[in-house]
Amino acid sequence: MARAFVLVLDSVGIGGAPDAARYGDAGADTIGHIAEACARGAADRDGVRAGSLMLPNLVRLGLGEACRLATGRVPPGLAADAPPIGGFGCATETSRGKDTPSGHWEIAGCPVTFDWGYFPNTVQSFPPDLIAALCGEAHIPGILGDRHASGTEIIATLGEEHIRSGKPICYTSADSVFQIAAHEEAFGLARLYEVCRVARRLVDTLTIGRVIARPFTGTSASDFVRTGNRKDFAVPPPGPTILDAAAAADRDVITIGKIGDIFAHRGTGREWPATGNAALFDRTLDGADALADGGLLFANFIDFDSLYGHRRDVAGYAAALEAFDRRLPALLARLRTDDLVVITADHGCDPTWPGTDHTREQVPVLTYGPAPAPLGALPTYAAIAALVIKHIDVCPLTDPHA
Ligand SMILES: O=P(O)(O)O[C@H]1O[C@H](CO)[C@@H](O)[C@H]1O
Ligand SMILES: [Mn+2]
Ligand SMILES: [Mn+2]
Repeated sequence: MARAFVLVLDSVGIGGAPDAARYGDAGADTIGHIAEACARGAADRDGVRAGSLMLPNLVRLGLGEACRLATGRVPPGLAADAPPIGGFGCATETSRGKDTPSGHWEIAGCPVTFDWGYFPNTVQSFPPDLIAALCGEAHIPGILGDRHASGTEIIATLGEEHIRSGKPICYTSADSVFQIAAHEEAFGLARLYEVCRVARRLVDTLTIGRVIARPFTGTSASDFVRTGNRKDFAVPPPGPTILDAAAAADRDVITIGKIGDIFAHRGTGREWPATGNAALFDRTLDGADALADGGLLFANFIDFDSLYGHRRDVAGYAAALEAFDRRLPALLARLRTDDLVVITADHGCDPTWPGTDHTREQVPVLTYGPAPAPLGALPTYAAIAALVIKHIDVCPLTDPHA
């Protein structure tokens, strides 16, 4: 029986979203701008990478042509010298919100049709009564932060005061998130998760998508570093997904990395966490060996977004793309005859764009499998769910609560 693999390269957008202006992102193009920076020698890093963006395996699957479909041009270095061996297309997000859950849920067949709650980008972002309730119920002496921020910058600024005072650092972004940073040893990881659980309950009425635990270690501003113990407390998708469909059909499901958290652990089967793209790829290869016939593997590669996109690190982002590309042949070599691989993304995070937030973009949809068919410009990410449902031959989605 046929198997399906969905690989989400977190934030690897290709520009050209028709509604980008509504998000302040008209012209944002994650892959396009990285490729341009590489081509003009502006993304060289000693001992890491240099020159044009080299993604021969993704290009062979049709990445350059997917970019052409989204924006009308092939980014420098991504032109193919032969017709792509994969099906390729681009997809437009219909969900309201350029965040990770919205993107993943739409890929999985469940677009977000309601408006998320957001915290304003003001001097104090959080409602005072929310913070009062959090302090009272989670037994914390107060909070630091209370603003929009980059997660790495705010722990450098407030980390030492956090250790002295015992007050966790709470911050948000253009996404529907309430993030809590705390020192793993000084504050304690279990305690941080507990504070997040209280926060999760309190922000439910505000329609906030995720509470995110952001543990870090280190002794001072110069060496604070976030750890792999990040944990997302998400609300479940509002309707059925391909994970629910596969679970209902009793299929083997393996979810790699953040997928379990993103889907609030519903239908997520065997959850295999890993820290860093290299380890995530290792687990994906393990999954290619372990996934039963008729099964679904769903993986998220977070580093593109978290380590490079939000950090506006163009050279780092380019190097991460090239590292992923180098490993792709190992996955393709492990596939069985009927397997389908879909490589896509959940939103953009253009590292050349102002600010540190995601960018509204189209995403690539690259397929590799038995009969690759050109996909064209897909009007919704949910077209990917339809491909998967058809390929592994499970019943169309049904309400998991019915
Ligand atoms: O700056 P950091 O902490 O990485 O935060 C980023 O991570 C959040 C979740 O993906 C986004 O909303 C963005 O704010
Ligand atoms: Mn994401
Ligand atoms: Mn992100």
